[in-house]
Amino acid sequence: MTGHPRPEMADVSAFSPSPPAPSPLSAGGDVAADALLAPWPLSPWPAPHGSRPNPLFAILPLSALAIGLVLLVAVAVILVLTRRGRLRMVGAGVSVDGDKPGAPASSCDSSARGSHNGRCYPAAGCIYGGRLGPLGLAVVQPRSQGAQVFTYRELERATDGFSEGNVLGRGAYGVVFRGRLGDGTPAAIKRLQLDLRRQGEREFRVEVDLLSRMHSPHLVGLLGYCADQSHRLLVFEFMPNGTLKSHLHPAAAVATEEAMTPPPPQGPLDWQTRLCIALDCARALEFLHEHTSPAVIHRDFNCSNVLLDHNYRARVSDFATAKVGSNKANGQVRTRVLGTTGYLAPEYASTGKLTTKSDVYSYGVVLLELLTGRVPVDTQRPPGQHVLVSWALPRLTNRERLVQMVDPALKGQFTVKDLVQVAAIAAMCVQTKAEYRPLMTDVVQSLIPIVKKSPVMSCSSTPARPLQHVVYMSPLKKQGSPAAKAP
Ligand SMILES: Nc1ncnc2c1ncn2[C@@H]1O[C@H](COP(=O)(O)OP(=O)(O)OP(=O)(O)O)[C@@H](O)[C@H]1O
Repeated sequence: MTGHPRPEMADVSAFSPSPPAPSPLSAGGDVAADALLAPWPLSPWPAPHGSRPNPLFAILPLSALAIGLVLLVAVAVILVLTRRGRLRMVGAGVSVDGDKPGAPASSCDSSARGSHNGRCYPAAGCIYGGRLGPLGLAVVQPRSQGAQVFTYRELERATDGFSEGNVLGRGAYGVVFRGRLGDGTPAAIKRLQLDLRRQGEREFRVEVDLLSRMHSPHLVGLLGYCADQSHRLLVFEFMPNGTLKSHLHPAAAVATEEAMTPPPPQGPLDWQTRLCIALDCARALEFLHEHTSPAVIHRDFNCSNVLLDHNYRARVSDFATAKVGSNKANGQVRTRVLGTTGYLAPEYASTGKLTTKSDVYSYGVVLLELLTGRVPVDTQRPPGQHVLVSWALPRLTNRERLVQMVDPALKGQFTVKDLVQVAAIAAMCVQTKAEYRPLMTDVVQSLIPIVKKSPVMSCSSTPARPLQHVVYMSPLKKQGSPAAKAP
């Protein structure tokens, strides 16, 4: 640079340029000298006095103005598109913490949807398709694996007009019907009852949102859903052996209408089946806690939400109250206390502080039910035995008392060594202090060797239904085990 500071563009019109500085090139030939003396056609500066004004002085500001305008419009378009995209996300789903409903659900009526053979496909306009709420889960599956959208008509046909004879059970949010879909697939169809305040809408959204993204052999699969006008229905894989509750506590399940029919008459679940169920459930919770990001907290894990397939393999269901977000500070979410009496972790019940460890506590209660055959809260029992956890905890660490507390239906199908190990896991899970409870990964790892030892079946493969009361160990008495004293 020489000593000529370049003027700012904004000052161009008011600025009188200094004459061109002498150039070393002017000492050269004529052509070079002419080129230097003639006004440079692309010079931004006005021509010297007396010469014709350069037309570029008019064109340049105009072009600058035009470019500026184009840029402005482009920025505005980008802003509008970004904002629209954000609104659509909020409208379609639930918030990250899952408590606040989004915009009112749009219907999936025939005018709004793309259809093929009368079936509505979400990508063509139905709200619960691939762009569901921004739960931010890393486990996003391709659309082809997603849930289908059904019309109300289709589900009406599948359930014989929602006939009473097809009622499988009733839950807090609606009635579940047995059904057969158009292609012959058996299904469990849950018809949610929306009240005047549209309670149930949030549960519907969360369940569709989560289950259409999470796929695990240990979770009940969502085949589809229907959001046709005011109807809200969920279509699940049919689990022919009902809930774990209907097997462990058949009378209680029938009394509350959770199960309309008593369980199949094969008798109580045997020890090995119970172990496999425990492992399947542990894997389901491990998946929710460790294999999704952010973690999903089930929030209502209990034996009504454990369903059994034709091989008595367990799958966890009912994500209506699930919560996403233990990615928050300290892995905690503060929330309304929802769940089932007897399964609630103490810190969650008293303060609403929810973490994955709340699920671990509930899991511990289910493990105790599998061990003892008792319900979590039973006011019919003698004082001191009403609450399963408080009754069981001191017994879990005492060999003799432990053997006595085992479900009498198990009649010596287990070794005391295995029993002690399972009891130790249960005891850890129901610790009052959340930080002393194990991770579900630890529970899975502790259960695997116990389950594997069985000569009858292994939970790592899909098992055939084991025989009832398979005694795969010699009677415990012969081994000098105290279990022989079990009733
Ligand atoms: N996929 C399924 N296959 C077979 N039966 C099912 C299935 N889902 C639910 N059921 C039956 O329907 C009943 C009601 O289920 P639902 O999920 O509505 O309620 P719940 O889990 O028992 O209770 P809540 O919703 O109050 O926690 C269950 O107890 C079970 O008997």
